[in-house]
Amino acid sequence: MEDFYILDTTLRDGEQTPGVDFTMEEKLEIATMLDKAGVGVIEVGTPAMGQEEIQIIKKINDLGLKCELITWNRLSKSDIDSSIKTGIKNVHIGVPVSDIHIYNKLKKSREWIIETLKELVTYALDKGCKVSVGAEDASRADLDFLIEFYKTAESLGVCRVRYADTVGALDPFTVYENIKIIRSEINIDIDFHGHNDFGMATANALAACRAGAKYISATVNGIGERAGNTSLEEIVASLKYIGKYKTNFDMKQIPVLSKYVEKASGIKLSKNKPLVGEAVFSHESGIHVDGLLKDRRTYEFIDPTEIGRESEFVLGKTSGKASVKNAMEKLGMKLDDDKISKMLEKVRKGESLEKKKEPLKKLKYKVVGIFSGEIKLPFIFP
Ligand SMILES: CC(=O)SCCNC(=O)CCNC(=O)[C@H](O)C(C)(C)COP(=O)(O)OP(=O)(O)OC[C@H]1O[C@@H](n2cnc3c(N)ncnc32)[C@H](O)[C@@H]1OP(=O)(O)O
Ligand SMILES: O=C(O)CCC(=O)C(=O)O
Repeated sequence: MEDFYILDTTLRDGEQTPGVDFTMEEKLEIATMLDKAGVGVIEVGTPAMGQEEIQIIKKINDLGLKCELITWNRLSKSDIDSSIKTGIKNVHIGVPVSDIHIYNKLKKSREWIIETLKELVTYALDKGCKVSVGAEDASRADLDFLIEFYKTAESLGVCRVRYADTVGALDPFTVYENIKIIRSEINIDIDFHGHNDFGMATANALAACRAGAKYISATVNGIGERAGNTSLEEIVASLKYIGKYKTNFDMKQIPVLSKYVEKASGIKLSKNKPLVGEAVFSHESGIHVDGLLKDRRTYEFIDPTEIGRESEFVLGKTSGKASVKNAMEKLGMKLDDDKISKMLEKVRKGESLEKKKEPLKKLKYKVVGIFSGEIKLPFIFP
């Protein structure tokens, strides 16, 4: 039993990112990689979109993955019928619950929501489906109504409910308070589905877990509507390393998953994207490199190899002598203090090490790249 499960929605909410359009091969590959990494559930898509989507979902189902697969549906019989055509009898029904959505988007009432929920959940259960229910825009819904909604869903026999912060309107304190209240009112599993509009999707998901949510919706690299969803790699790593939660998720799969989705989605990662950005385990400043050489934990909270990454040193404007000395030693050169200081001056001016590129390669050091006079060396601890 794990402390939490990832409900990955890269193929559903991730694909709702404007401009993202995964091919069938990419979807099959992403689903396979997610399963290998150890997610609990994959939300595979929205069958109501039509035949092509249904065919792709069928193929994902045919992969025979270990994890649970669910389809996304509106509060609509025809959506559920489309889902059943995929062969996956595990339907998620998304239901708007805030007054803005109920009255202005659906042009319905709270009473209609409760009655239609009863009708639709019963319809899906009667067709032999396992059912989970989502509360869309839960973060802006009236809390008493939301609880009535969840209690109704529970009494109907759904396996899990989702709390969706659809427009990323919450902070971690409110998420904690709300999920705690809901947790005390119902007994089925809660899935927290966060959006990153204010940069708090990961923190919000962490707070939801602390308050008792067992499932966390996430997407690889955090792709999704607007500023995206909770990013899978950030939440799984922060729950494991900061929260000390138990998980069987294979952290070493993170870089390969991230790179694959970066390419398939066409959404470029920034260099400093937590955990997966190119530069997040690079160190240049003198004090940091000196500290790292003495004890890696001074400036690295986790050992990057745990998540399939490597640290590296960069020589540049903010380097210090310890860093230059270490670099030269890696090149097999023992220099005295005076020479190291002179070399540091050159490094700071960005002129010295260009000529070392070839010897470094010969020494089989990974020359990661040379730009504006800097040279990156492999990070080898003494
Ligand atoms: C927060 C979220 O991520 S919600 C999920 C969003 N996902 C998607 O939109 C998936 C891709 N969507 C689609 O392919 C299409 O929108 C479809 C197939 C679902 C529907 O297409 P269309 O029939 O052309 O409807 P359209 O997209 O114009 O409008 C959506 C309709 O669904 C209704 N609707 C929206 N959410 C729900 C819901 N959860 N339950 C029931 N009805 C809903 C809207 O009120 C609107 O109905 P109306 O036409 O009677 O006003
Ligand atoms: O499943 C649901 O109800 C919520 C769907 C969603 O993606 C969201 O609200 O952001």
